[in-house]
Amino acid sequence: MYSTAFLDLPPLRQASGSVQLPGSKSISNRVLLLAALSEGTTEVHDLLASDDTRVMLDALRALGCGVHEAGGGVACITGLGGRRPASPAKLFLGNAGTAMRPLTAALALLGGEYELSGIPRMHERPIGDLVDALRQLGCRIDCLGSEGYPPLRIDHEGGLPPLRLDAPIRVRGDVSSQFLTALLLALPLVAQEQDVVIEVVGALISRPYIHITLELLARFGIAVRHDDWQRFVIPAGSQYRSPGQIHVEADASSASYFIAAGAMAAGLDGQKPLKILGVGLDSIQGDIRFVEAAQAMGARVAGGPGWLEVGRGAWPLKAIDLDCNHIPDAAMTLAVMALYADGVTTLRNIASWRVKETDRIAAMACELRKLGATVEEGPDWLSVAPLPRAADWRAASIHTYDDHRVAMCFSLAAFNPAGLPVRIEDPRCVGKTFPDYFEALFAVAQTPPERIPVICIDGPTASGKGTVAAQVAQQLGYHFLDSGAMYRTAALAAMRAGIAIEAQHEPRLAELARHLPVRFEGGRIWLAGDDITDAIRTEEAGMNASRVSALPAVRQALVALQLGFRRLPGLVADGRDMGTVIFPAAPLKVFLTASAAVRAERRHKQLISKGISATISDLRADLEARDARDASRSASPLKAAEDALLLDNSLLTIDEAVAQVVAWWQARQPF
Ligand SMILES: O=C(O)C1=C[C@@H](OP(=O)(O)O)[C@@H](O)[C@H](O)C1
Ligand SMILES: C=C(OP(=O)(O)O)C(=O)O
Repeated sequence: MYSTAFLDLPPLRQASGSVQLPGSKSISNRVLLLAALSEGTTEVHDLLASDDTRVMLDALRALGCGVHEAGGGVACITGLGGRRPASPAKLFLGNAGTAMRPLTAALALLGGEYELSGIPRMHERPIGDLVDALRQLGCRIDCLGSEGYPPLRIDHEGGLPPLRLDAPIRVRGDVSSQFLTALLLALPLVAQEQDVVIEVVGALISRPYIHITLELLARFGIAVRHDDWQRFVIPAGSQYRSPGQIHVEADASSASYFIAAGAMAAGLDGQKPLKILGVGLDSIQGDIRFVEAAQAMGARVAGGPGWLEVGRGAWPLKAIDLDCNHIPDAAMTLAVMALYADGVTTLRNIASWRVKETDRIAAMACELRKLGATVEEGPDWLSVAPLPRAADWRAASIHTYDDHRVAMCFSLAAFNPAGLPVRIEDPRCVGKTFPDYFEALFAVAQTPPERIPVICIDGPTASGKGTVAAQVAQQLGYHFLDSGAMYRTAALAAMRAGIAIEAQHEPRLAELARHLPVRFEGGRIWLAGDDITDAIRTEEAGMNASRVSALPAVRQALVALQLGFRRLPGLVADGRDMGTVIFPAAPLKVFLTASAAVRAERRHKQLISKGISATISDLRADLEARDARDASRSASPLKAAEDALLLDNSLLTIDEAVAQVVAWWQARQPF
C-alpha cells in the first residue's frame, strides 16, 4: 500500500497479464456479521483485508466473538449463537457503511449498551431511515450529534425492550439500500415466534445489493421471501446456521478498474486480453453488470465462473447514456472511461453518490474538469464530454477526498493519449477496499521505460547519498536502487552458490548476476528472502565485490539488472555512475557531496555504532585519498553529470537534504 502524500502515475500505454482481485467488501462484512450471529465457528476464506473489514473484525472482537485470523485470507469467527454481546462497548467503524448500518440493527436487537462512531465523514452519512425503522420497533437509539446521523447510542442496558413485531416494519429505501440490508441481516434474531415483515417505503435504490444480502442469508440458513423487492418476509423459526466454511468471491466493483483498463489498453498489437481472476460472470454481486456497460462502450469481454478477460474493442470508446442505479459504485469508473469516448456520456439516477465517501457527483465533476473535460452535473446525474484532441488533456493533481473510488478510477486517466502523468493525492485512501490497488495496477500496466521517471543521486563515499536516496524514494513511493550494493550482492550470491569468483566461471557468474533476486526495502537489502544488509558489509564481501566487478560479463549483466529497476511508478537510484552511465537521460540528477571533514565524522559515527574503532583523522585521510583516486581514474571517473544539480549537504540535516531533492523534483513536475 502506498502511504505517500501523493503518487505520480507516469503515462501508461498498455495493460496485459493477469490480476487476482481481493475479496468483496460487501460479501466480507455481511459474512462476518452473519458468522458472528451464528452458533459455532465459521471459516471464512479469501476474506478482504482492508480498512472496512478491519473495523468490522475489531468490532466483533470487542463484542465478544471469537476472531482468529489464520493468515492467507482465512478468518475463523466463533459466533455469539444466542449469547448477549459484551456490553457496554464503544465501536469505532471508520467509514464503513457495511459495518455501521448492519451493526446498528443487530446491536439494537441484541440488547446492551453501545456507542457506534466513525470518522468525521461517517458522521455526515445518513442513517436516519434505519434509526426510524428501529425506533418504530421499540428500540432506544439516540443520535449523539445531528439527528439522523452517527454517532449513535443504543441504550438497552436493562435488556431488550418489548418489540412491536406484529406490524410490518417500514423502511425507506431511496437513500441507501444498506438500511434494508441491515434489517434483513438482523431481524432473524427476533423471528423465532412469528414471521417478521419489512416493507420498503418509496423506491429502493442499489437493489442488487439486496440480492447479495438474500443470497448470503440463504447460506446461513435463512430463506427470506419477497414480493417484487417491496415486501420481505423473514419466516418464523428462522435461525442463523453457519455453513462451516464459506468463500468470499473477489470484489466486482474493484474489477471495474481493470475491466476499464482492459477496454482501453489491453489486447493491442496481437497481445492477449487482460485476465481478471477471482470474480466472473457467475458473481452474486450486482456490480458484475459493469461488464455490460463496458461492453456498451466497446469493450470485448469474455468470462466464466471466477474469471473475466477484457480487451479493447471499439476505439475510441462509444459514449453511453445509462441509468446506473444498479451499479452505483462501479459507475464512477464509467465517468473516467467517458474521457476516451466518441461523444458525451451521461450517467443517470446516481443521487446516492452525494452521500457516500464524499459528494461523489461534485468530486468527479471537479476532478474531471481538472483534466480538461467538459462536465455537467445535476442532482442525480453527471455528463462528461471527452477531450476533442490529445493536446487538450491537462496534467492534473487529483484530489481524492478520502474516497478510494476517486483514487482508483482516476488512475485510469494515466492512459491518456497526450502522454501526461497523473498525480493521485493521498493514495492510501484505497485502503478502504483495495489496499494494494496501485501495486496491482503497476503489475499489469506497461509503458516504455523512458516514460518511467528516474532520479539519480550520485556522489562520493559517505556523502549520505544512500540515506537521502532511500528517503526520497520512500516519500515518492518509488523503487530504490543502491547500485553500490549490487556488486557486493552479486559476490555474496556467488559465494553462496559455491561458484568461485574466477575468470573461468565468468559466464556462470554473469548468469547469476543477471537474475539476482535483490531488493531494497525498508532500509534493508534482501537477496530473495534473506536480509543480507550486514552480510555484504564485511571486509571479505568488499574484496569479493571488487573481484567480481572486474569481470566484464558480470558488469554487463549488472548494468542490465540496474536498468531493470526502472519500474512503475518510478526509481531513485544512488551510486557513482547512475546519472553519467546507467541512466544518462534521467529527468533529475543530483550530485551529493559533503566536505571531507563532515564525511569522515559521519563514517566515524557509523563505525563506532557498529563497535568498530577508528580515528577521524585516519578516516579523513583515507577519504581524501580515495576521492583523488576516484576523480582521476580513467575508466568512469567519479564526476557529476553535466546536467546534475550539486547539493553540498555538509551543513544540512538528512531531512533538509531530502526536502531539497524532493523540491527540485516537484519543480520539474507539471502539476
Ligand atoms: O450493501 C452494500 O454492501 C453496499 C451498498 C451500496 O450502498 P447504497 O445502498 O447506499 O447505495 C454500495 O454503494 C456500497 O458500497 C455497498
Ligand atoms: C459507498 C461505499 O462504501 P460503504 O460501504 O461505506 O457505503 C463504497 O465502497 O463505494
